Amino acid sequence: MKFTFYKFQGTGNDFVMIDNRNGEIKLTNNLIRFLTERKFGIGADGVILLNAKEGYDFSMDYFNPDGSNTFCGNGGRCTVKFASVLGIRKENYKFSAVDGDHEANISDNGWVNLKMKDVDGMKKLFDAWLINTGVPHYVKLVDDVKDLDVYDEGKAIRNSPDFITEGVNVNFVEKESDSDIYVRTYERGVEDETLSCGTGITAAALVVAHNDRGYNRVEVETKGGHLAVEYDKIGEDKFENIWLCGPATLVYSGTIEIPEEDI
Ligand SMILES: N[C@@H](CCC[C@H](N)C(=O)O)C(=O)O
Repeated sequence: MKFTFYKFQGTGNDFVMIDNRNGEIKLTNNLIRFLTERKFGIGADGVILLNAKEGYDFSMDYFNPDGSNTFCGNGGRCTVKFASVLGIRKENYKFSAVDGDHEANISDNGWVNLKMKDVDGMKKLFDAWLINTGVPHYVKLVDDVKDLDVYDEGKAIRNSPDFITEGVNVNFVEKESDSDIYVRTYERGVEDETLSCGTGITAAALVVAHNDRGYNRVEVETKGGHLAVEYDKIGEDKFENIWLCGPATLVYSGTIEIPEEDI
């Protein structure tokens, strides 16, 4: 099997992306493992197929390194940039993903702004919040996010009895001011900390907004760079018109040939 792939990153959350508008690529868990492994393969936090879909500019199919098929916020932003690199140029994009339909646009500075699904509530746990922004997130406010052992603490929460089966992405959030936060995320499916998680950043921003009210734009710092989340707050913990905004960049493209027995 021989195909061209593109490597993209959105604030350090990196993806192997494949133009599958002809529908010829069928991903197996072996192939996903090879594409995402950093030492034995190409290396990425996930794999994304850009597919053709009637009535949409494209559809997006995201896979974690363990083969699970979910939504991905930074992946969604990178897919919009990928579409523009492939010549699909729109002022307003409309695409479909596993969590529903999305709109997006590209700003003059190259940032990709992605409309996320509405959030219709969040659940308070003992010292954290549970919220779904396309995938499930656990959000905990902390004072020392830069010094935290995100791998060990995130892994322990993700594998605790409440989450072991479905999994959860674990976000640690420090408020730097009323409208600035720093977020670090342990991602299920990657089973490690990533440099940035778009749906996690969105979840964290809404939890901060939920607690403090007043702002409809939160600036977010991650290990991989800066993003912003905008939203309209409807009532106590419901949000509409949620936009995840940040850079998305093509790193390189290449062609690989994989022996059939390795797929
Ligand atoms: N990096 C992503 C989230 C990818 C999915 C996640 N690992 C899950 O399985 O829920 C993002 O940018 O949102």
